[in-house]
Amino acid sequence: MNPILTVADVTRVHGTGAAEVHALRGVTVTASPGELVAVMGPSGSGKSTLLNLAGGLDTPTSGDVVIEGRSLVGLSVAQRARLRRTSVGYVFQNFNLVPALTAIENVALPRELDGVGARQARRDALAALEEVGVAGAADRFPDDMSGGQQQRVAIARALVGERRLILADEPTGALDTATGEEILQLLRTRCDAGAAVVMVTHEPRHAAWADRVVFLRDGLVVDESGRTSGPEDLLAMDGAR
Ligand SMILES: Nc1ncnc2c1ncn2[C@@H]1O[C@H](COP(=O)(O)OP(=O)(O)OP(=O)(O)O)[C@@H](O)[C@H]1O
Repeated sequence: MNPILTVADVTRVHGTGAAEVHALRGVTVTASPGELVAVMGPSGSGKSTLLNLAGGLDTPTSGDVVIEGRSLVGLSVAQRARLRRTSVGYVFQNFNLVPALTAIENVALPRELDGVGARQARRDALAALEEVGVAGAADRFPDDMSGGQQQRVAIARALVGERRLILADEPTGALDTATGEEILQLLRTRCDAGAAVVMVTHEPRHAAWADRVVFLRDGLVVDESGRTSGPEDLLAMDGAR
């Protein structure tokens, strides 16, 4: 099966001269339909840089990023933005919802930016809110929702439409343990429906939901394990941090 995401031998150098930082040094990562890939590693190992490159928010110094068969290298800024909107959903640790918009308006926004009419965008948004179990809060504003509800809305915004690549940067970081597990279950369900999810996490028990764990250190992939037999393996890996 062709991967939805291929990050191929990517390097990313930030800054120049004495301030040069090699955030990634020849990293290759793929995510195929149905796969949940966890990215772990110590602070500064390049996890966010990898996710930003995978989502076309940043461009590699060398190497290539291919999303659904289209190389991001060589695309114009506008073409990259369009591909991002149609194919990539991004879930942030701190939800990043627009406070002045209701839940349904937040989720409909990317559809409207895609040029979908307002009524269709609302229908799509409601379907996405139903999928993550918060349709009842559709007309509420973010400030009137719990953290777990806000993250569900943020996930609905990442899933809405045809997006098949979901990138999540510590999506459970601001949530309590039980709510975090529910969010993981949602991402897993979406994977099982054919999406690819790449998730940065510091939590071994969350990485235990993944099909594969990519472990970064100093901008290099130092370990890539298949499905783990249990959180114990990851706790052992975690000890290597
Ligand atoms: N815009 C930038 N300019 C200069 N250096 C940067 C920039 N972004 C990241 N870096 C550096 O690149 C390296 C990798 O950073 P990155 O944020 O990808 O790591 P991380 O694994 O996500 O860390 P954390 O877990 O703390 O978020 C770090 O040394 C960081 O200081």
